[in-house]
Amino acid sequence: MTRETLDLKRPDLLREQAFVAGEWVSGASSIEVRNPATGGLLATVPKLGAADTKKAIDAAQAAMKGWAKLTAKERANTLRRWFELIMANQEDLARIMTAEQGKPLGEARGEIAYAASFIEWFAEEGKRIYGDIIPAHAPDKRIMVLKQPIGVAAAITPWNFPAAMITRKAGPALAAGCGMVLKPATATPLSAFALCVLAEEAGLPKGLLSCVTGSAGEIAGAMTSNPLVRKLSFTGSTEIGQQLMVACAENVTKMSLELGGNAPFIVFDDADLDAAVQGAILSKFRNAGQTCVCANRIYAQAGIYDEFVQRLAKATEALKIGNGAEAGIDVGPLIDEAAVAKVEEHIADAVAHGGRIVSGGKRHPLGHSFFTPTVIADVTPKMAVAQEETFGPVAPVFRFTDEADVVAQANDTRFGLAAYFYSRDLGTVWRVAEDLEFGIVGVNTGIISTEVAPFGGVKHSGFGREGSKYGIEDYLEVKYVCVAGI
Ligand SMILES: NC(=O)C1=CN([C@@H]2O[C@H](COP(=O)(O)OP(=O)(O)OC[C@H]3O[C@@H](n4cnc5c(N)ncnc54)[C@H](OP(=O)(O)O)[C@@H]3O)[C@@H](O)[C@H]2O)C=CC1
Ligand SMILES: O=C(O)CCCC(=O)O
Repeated sequence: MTRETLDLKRPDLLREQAFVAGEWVSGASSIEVRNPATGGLLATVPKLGAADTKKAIDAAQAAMKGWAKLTAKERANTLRRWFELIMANQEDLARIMTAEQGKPLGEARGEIAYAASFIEWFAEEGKRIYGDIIPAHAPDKRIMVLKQPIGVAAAITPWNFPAAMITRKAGPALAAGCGMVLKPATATPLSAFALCVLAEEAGLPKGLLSCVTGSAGEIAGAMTSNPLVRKLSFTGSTEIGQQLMVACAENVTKMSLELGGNAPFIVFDDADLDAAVQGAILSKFRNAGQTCVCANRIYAQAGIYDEFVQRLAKATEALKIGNGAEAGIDVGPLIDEAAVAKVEEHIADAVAHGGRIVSGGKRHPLGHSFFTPTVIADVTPKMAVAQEETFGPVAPVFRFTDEADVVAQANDTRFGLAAYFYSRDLGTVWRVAEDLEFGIVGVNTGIISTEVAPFGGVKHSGFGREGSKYGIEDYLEVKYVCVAGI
């Protein structure tokens, strides 16, 4: 079968083998990886299962013994080399990502830099894993607190950020002294393999990091049933996160869960409307609306509602849709047909309940999984878009009158990842920031992601924080040492 070829400076970054226990391996059967913009075949990757996952876990356990004994600076030096190699190959990595995931090349380049930033940040943060000395409870005793690597960490990552969701977990795990076994999303394994090529080149000890592709259920089962795995970090849907929580009970495995969101984006009457429209466009249409922090419910106050909707529609119509590999594209295809079907369902439900399509509303003439960015007005809490994450390029705009009411509506969801609002009133800013029941709040901005801040949610959006000084804590155990006879 003919394959799409990518114009790469380093063709060896495009691997079709998985990275298990320090070896590049093929499987008895394989899975096709296709370009969502064209439907074309990019590669086939191994379909591995429980046996290879176990091999990877054993290798990580063996490799982390020596790795954890290195000084933090020695570990940081290797991680720094990995960071530098990722940045040196940014263009190739971005091209691979756009081909398998669909996001525009500019966004893919941005994600590679974002992904690399987690390795750089945690290489440094690993040097600051301080313990404690606690004033003792008896004169002949001394109390110390040590922080030690938790053990082998497992990671299961989604397709929407094929590189950053990996490094956001691998960076802190490796910096803390752990080994890691990764299962990337089946739709986007090529970015994961390319990162592994560079990790190997950076000098990561053999077996410390593995990347296993194949049956999600089987690989995850081998992770959660293995007592050597002391930590599982998952980013993906709430439903799978809940299943993994149940499975992790078997070995009382520590977890971090970064699950679905249903972000409110509130625009008050006193907001800078130009800034709010620009923020809404960035937050809503980044990655074609396929991020868990994308604005999902836009609330505009009655005084500016019509003006806001009109300006949002105009800005939405200016977005250029197309194959992300081409220059000047703002919005690429959705990941697959199922994603398009969900978008269509949400639009149909909104229209059936009185929603008014102001812009878009249909599949894009380019075919495949392209969908025209859409603005819907007169949206109400009865509609599916109010309760469920659309994960696509649909901006539903609700009308509200007062602050208490909009905060109550914004909080009326089982999710609690990101929320945004625009206001120039200092009192409103403090009150609303404090009252929103979300792990992340953007005030007068639609973009909140950075490696230096804690990313994570509450309620059904999960628990644990990634990035920042908090991100490494999840990969550490606290040990209290009591010394007597002094
Ligand atoms: N928080 C976020 O960033 C994300 C949220 N989502 C939400 O989830 C919805 C569905 O997306 P989808 O890709 O299906 O998300 P999933 O939760 O199914 O996929 C995320 C990861 O979990 C893996 N997975 C799938 N089934 C299992 C299982 N039984 N046990 C363990 N791991 C499993 C997937 O593997 P495989 O690819 O092999 O199936 C992938 O690596 C989206 O529409 C969106 O609402 C989705 C992705 C990211
Ligand atoms: O969708 C996600 O799961 C991650 C959002 C990417 C980011 O902004 O960090």
